[in-house]
Amino acid sequence: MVRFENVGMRYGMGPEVLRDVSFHLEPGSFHFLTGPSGAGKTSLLKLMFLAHKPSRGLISMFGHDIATTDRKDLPSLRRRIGIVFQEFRLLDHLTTYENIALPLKVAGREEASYRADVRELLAWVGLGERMDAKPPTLSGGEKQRAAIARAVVAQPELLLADEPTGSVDPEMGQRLMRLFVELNRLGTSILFATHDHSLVEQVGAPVLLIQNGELVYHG
Ligand SMILES: Nc1ncnc2c1ncn2[C@@H]1O[C@H](COP(=O)(O)OP(=O)(O)OP(=O)(O)O)[C@@H](O)[C@H]1O
Repeated sequence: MVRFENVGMRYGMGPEVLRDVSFHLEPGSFHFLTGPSGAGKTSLLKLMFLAHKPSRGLISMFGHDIATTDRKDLPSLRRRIGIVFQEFRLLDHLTTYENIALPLKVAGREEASYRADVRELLAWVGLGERMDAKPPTLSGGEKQRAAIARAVVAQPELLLADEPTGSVDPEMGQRLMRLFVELNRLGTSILFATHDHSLVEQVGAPVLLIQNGELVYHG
């Protein structure tokens, strides 16, 4: 479902921050993405979310070669991907409930068909009491949980998560991890970037390790 062959990436005229990256992800797989700070994890996720173009190599997403895909077809490919960014990217003028329900609304679903599911998910991530609050009044950990709920609510085919449990306490981290594992069990492929080796051990999924822009291990 995702295939990278000898992919490179640079920002503007700068040096390549990713070099010769090759790997593939199967439908329903779970991988961790680890590596030192600045190694290129976020950059790799940006390529996969089609938010940045490679400087060379081949990227195929859901069977589409990205280099030959029409720009107008990119949004429909992106809608098949859920992403948790490090900076959350919640919409400040919407409530927490509305932020989380947004992917379902954009997909054209009637609110009556998803209201109960969204409320249940809000309760699961510990935001049941905060669903009418606007993001600027949420704590860092609450924003992170809202961003996770929004990414998983529509059961995307692929979930990209960038340090998704970095701002919550260990107990909530474990709870959120169970949410990712359950989503994966329902068929979503997951790529989970983290520095936290205890999470890697808890799930026991294979690890992609990036060092200095190169993928050095794919197990
Ligand atoms: N917008 C940008 N413009 C120029 N260089 C950038 C930009 N974003 C990241 N970089 C550089 O690209 C390299 C890889 O950064 P990236 O954010 O992908 O690393 P990372 O592995 O996600 O790090 P961290 O674990 O700290 O989040 C770094 O050298 C960084 O300085």
